[in-house]
Amino acid sequence: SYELFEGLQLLQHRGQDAAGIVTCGQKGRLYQCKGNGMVRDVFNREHLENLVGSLGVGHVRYPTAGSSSHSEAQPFYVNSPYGIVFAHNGNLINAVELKNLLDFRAHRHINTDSDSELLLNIFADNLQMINKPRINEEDIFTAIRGIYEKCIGGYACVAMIAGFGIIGFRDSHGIRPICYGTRKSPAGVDYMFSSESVVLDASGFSDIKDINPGEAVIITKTDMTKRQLLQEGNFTPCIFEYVYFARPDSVIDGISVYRSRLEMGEHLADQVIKKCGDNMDIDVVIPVPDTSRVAALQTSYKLKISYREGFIKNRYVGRTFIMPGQKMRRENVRRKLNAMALEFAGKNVLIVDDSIVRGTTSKEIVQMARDAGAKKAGSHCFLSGNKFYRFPNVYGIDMPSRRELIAFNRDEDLVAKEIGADMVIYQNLEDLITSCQKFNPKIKSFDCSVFDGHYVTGGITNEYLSHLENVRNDLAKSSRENLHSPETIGLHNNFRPHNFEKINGNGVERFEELGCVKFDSSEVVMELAGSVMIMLLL
Ligand SMILES: O=P(O)(O)OC[C@H]1O[C@H](OP(=O)(O)OP(=O)(O)O)[C@H](O)[C@@H]1O
Ligand SMILES: NC(=O)CC[C@H](N)C(=O)O
Ligand SMILES: [Mg+2]
Repeated sequence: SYELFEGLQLLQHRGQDAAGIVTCGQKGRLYQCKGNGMVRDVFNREHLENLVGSLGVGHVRYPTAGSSSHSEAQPFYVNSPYGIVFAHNGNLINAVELKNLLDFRAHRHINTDSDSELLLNIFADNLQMINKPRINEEDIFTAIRGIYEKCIGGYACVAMIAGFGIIGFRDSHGIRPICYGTRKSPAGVDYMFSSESVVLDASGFSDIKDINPGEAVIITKTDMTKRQLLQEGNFTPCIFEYVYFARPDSVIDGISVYRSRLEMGEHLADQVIKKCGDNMDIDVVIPVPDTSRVAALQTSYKLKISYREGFIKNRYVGRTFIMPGQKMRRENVRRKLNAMALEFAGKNVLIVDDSIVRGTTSKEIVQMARDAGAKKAGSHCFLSGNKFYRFPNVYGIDMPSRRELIAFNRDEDLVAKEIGADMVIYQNLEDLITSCQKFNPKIKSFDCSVFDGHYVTGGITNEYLSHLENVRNDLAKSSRENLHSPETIGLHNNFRPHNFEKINGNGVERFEELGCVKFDSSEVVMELAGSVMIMLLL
């Protein structure tokens, strides 16, 4: 549990709404702790000590479906068949259809609005149909094939089957990332799956490999088995991972996120030169912490203009883009960043950000830069690491509403006006793709749907996009969150407070609030010879 905890801290940038860990100990018993909040808030030492066992699943959540309710915190669990624990990174686009299928054909009750709960139940149903008291790897591959047939969208998943082992698999386009590695220990070989290689790296795992699109990897106490379940087709990893989402010290699908961002900075400099020509009257290049730092550094280097940290980030405030609700995002930009007058006063500044999506950050920082005394109105240039964000993301980034995107129906000049800048210079999409592809030419294309509206899975209709926009725009989300919803994590997960005193002596309320549950799910005996199998996912 400590390694899962450390790993989740390393993935905190991928989800700040909820976190959870489920471990599997002797006799196939599962131990769970999950709840809303950052990793450091959800778990304390006692929780971790009670999460016993030598395999487990951890998850940090950034909702792209359903709500922020703690009943949607992952990992999810179903007791039948076999006792399955499941964590998912991504988003399904045919959730309505899957829910009907589960209801009318499989007679499975779905207790939340989370698409991940659907995915787990499809997996469980596929396993159920095999109808065996004990399963083997072939059965699991068959069940995952069934997922590929039914589930459309972006999904990188990990599952743990009580008493059996852990499984990782990835959607047929490889939109969302997932990798795995091994580590030798005196007790044997340890295995870990993770959304990002940084976790494997920091935990001493090596021989790191990405799971291919349409591939599944199963690790049991005796073996690791891989299977390419679908013919390698259109591999299109999400380009937004490189631009913003992933940590720079991760390598995803053979591409160093750091190197790709340096390259983006280089191309951005070309765009500045192209747009400003010889009249480039810029005194200083200033990044918007955190993500744009790497690109900004290279832009400054190429332009031969000093790089300065003009915005200081409060290290205790998380990412604003993945916060729920516009009000919270706006307020937190101010809480997070402070402009140092020293670096702005009397200067023409080129402010570099990786993305201008809703424009929340840009609007605030332009004002902050001006308040801090930047020389003249014509002094702020904003460089997005990207071409215009004009289309919703449907594969695991919560960017569902066109109307909320600042570049929707606006060109560069109008965006500049809207955010109060004097000029906005966007990266061009070809350069962005080149910045990533350069490091792995085998990847022929990326999911760039937010820029070009091309959805690699197909199945996206205008009706679907309108529906998404209606249910997941900020207003709709906040009205839902404000509704009192008496969901209990206990009901959903066989809440049994029998170990409560041992875990926490402060009363049942506290226990429930933290969503800490201990449950027995299987009589299968686990003997893992002390080796550790860990899965971490967004
Ligand atoms: O136009 P917007 O809707 O504001 O979104 C874009 C901004 O959000 C992200 O920063 P965030 O604060 O999430 O994280 P960071 O600290 O990693 O840069 C991103 O790096 C941009 O700064
Ligand atoms: N960010 C994600 O991967 C989200 C997973 C899943 N769609 C959820 O909303 O919980
Ligand atoms: Mg940022």
